[in-house]
Amino acid sequence: MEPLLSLRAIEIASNAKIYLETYFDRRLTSPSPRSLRRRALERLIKELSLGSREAARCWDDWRAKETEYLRRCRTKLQIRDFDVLKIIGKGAFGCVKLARMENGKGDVYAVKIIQKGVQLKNGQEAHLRAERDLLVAGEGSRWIVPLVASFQDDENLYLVMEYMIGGDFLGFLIDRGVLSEEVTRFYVAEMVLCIEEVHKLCFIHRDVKPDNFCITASGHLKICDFGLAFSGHWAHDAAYFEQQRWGLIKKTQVSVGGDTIDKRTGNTLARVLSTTDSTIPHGERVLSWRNKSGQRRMARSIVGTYQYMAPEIAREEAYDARCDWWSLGVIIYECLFGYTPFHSENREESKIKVLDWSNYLDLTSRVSSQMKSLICSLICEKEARLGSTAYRINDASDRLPSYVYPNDAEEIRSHPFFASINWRTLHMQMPPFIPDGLFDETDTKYFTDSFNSRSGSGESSYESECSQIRAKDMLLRDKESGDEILEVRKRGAFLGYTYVRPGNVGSGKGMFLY
Ligand SMILES: Nc1ncnc2c1ncn2[C@@H]1O[C@H](COP(=O)(O)OP(=O)(O)OP(=O)(O)O)[C@@H](O)[C@H]1O
Repeated sequence: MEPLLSLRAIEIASNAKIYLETYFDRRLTSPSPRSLRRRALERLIKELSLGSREAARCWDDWRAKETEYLRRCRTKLQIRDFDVLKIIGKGAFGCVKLARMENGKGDVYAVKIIQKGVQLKNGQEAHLRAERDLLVAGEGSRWIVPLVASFQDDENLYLVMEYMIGGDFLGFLIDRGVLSEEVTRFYVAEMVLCIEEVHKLCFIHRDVKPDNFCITASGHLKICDFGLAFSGHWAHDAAYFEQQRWGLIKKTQVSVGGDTIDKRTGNTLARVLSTTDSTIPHGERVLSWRNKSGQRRMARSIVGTYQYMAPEIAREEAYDARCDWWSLGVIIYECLFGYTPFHSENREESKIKVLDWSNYLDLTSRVSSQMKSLICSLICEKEARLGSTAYRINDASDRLPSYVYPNDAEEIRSHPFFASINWRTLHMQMPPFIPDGLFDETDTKYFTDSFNSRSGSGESSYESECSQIRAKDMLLRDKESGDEILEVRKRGAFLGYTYVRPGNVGSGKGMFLY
């Protein structure tokens, strides 16, 4: 007699398949972090022209530190290792808590806690992986909020980040009301470098808004919240995960024949499939390279916040990383005027304004001509938007087109409004505001209850995407099997999520081992 496969077994099998595929893809397509570290030391030894004795000492030191690092990686980090001090942020994906490591003795971190059950029901698996992968890829970047570690337990995912004590840029804007052009220039220049860094890692951020720029202790900006970031990689595409599961179900159906499936519930594959087959989610629906119509590879799902959302996304057209530059234009406007150009009481009206942006963009108040020119060359249709030259050149060449070009920020950096900016040394310049009057490293004065009281840009069209996917995930919605499948998926969906930054997590001894 043919074995009966329960949905539970299929879920476990597809989790294993997803883990193996993503693990080997990473191993085969990119060098291991350890070999990158080895190469970095080789380069350093060469640059410093060290003699053989000194070089040998460096290698001994390196090996000892690698051993220590690997030991740390094996030590399972748990939320129990942290003393939670305060909630500092809440969003659609989770809440961010200030916590001290090693039960009150270690360093202070911002820990983002994401409930697996809620996010899996909302079909957010791909987004959560993209967020973690971008943070890991951004290791060592000056413009991306530093990830210290990621781990999980049965219920939650945890992202341990360095604590940005100055709060976020929305809090700063709320405090200041409007900014002068001079102050705006500094922050927008830093935002350009933040977004450029994300594009260099071949991701689109898709949720550029003031709340997603954090202010460091020295007053500089770092970009955070990659819950909607998208790289075009199949492992960040909701469709991949759904297809894995449905694919296995279909195969099982063929091999088992007939419609027997779940001994426990008596559910039949035929029944589950008949209600769902036509609704397998399309996820990001990225068009493949040079698809039939010759279009560039672009993302298509509706994500981001309407107030900051580019019209091509609102129109549900294919879009690319230029959507992040539109959002930057909206932030510039908000800095100068104290409100966003397409602000409205409700989402639908906001959307209407974005779609009809040329009639709603009001620049009649006094702003310099250079400022006006910058805003108008960001808040415009994507073909005319600053940054487009990189797309035009690549489209005209034989090279593969892409949804993101790492050098698309160059054109923005060359705008006359930024003529006085020294891009190379910006991170060392004195910012217009430096967090002050802080009691100690746990001070949250720049966060004080602000996340509860401000509506800010809080509205997120992410919800609209969620509900589309939610409606489609019939396996989890199925009354009889849903809860059990969810339990299995919570345990298995995020295999490989763990990360420990090479450094002294929690020991208070500094950032990097090397
Ligand atoms: N490393 C950090 N240090 C200090 N504060 C942080 C840090 N990371 C996030 N925050 C705060 O927490 C808030 C929410 O974090 P985040 O945006 O990552 O959550 P989210 O659930 O993805 O939110 P959203 O609904 O905007 O998508 C941020 O706006 C910021 O104020």
